[in-house]
Amino acid sequence: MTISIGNDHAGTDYKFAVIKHLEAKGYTVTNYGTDANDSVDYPDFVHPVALDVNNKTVDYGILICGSANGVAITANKYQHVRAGICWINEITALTRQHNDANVMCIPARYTAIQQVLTMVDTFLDTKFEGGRHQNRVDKIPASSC
Ligand SMILES: O=C(CO)[C@H](O)[C@H](O)[C@H](O)COP(=O)(O)O
Repeated sequence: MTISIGNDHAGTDYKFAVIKHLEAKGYTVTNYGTDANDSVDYPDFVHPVALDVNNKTVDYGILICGSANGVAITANKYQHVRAGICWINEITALTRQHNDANVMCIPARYTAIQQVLTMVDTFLDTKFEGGRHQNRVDKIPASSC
């Protein structure tokens, strides 16, 4: 399974912990940065991840910033991206079970790192339930507005 990951300065430390966790489990991770703690603009690090997911170059994306709002708003601009904000494990499971999310957005300033690693495992290990949820997911793409 292949994953692209990106973050702004609020998510750098967590990003490295997530990469270490994933690579230890055998995942292939593409890191688009930022790798520093200097203030940056989150869209610059969301777009390459969202493009990979949108184009099915990777299986999933992981985006980390302070609140997760900015990275989620940006990633969801891509037609084939379904980015969900994951702040507790149960919500993380539901983003996969009900929404078939292909990008998880992590609020680094409002979560603990062990909680984040648990959520990452949950996100990648949980399957989409389909059925009634597929009907709803199929209706997400906006008309050409
Ligand atoms: O969602 C965000 C941006 O809309 C993130 O929380 C950013 O990490 C946050 O806005 C960064 O704030 P800062 O005061 O510039 O560190």
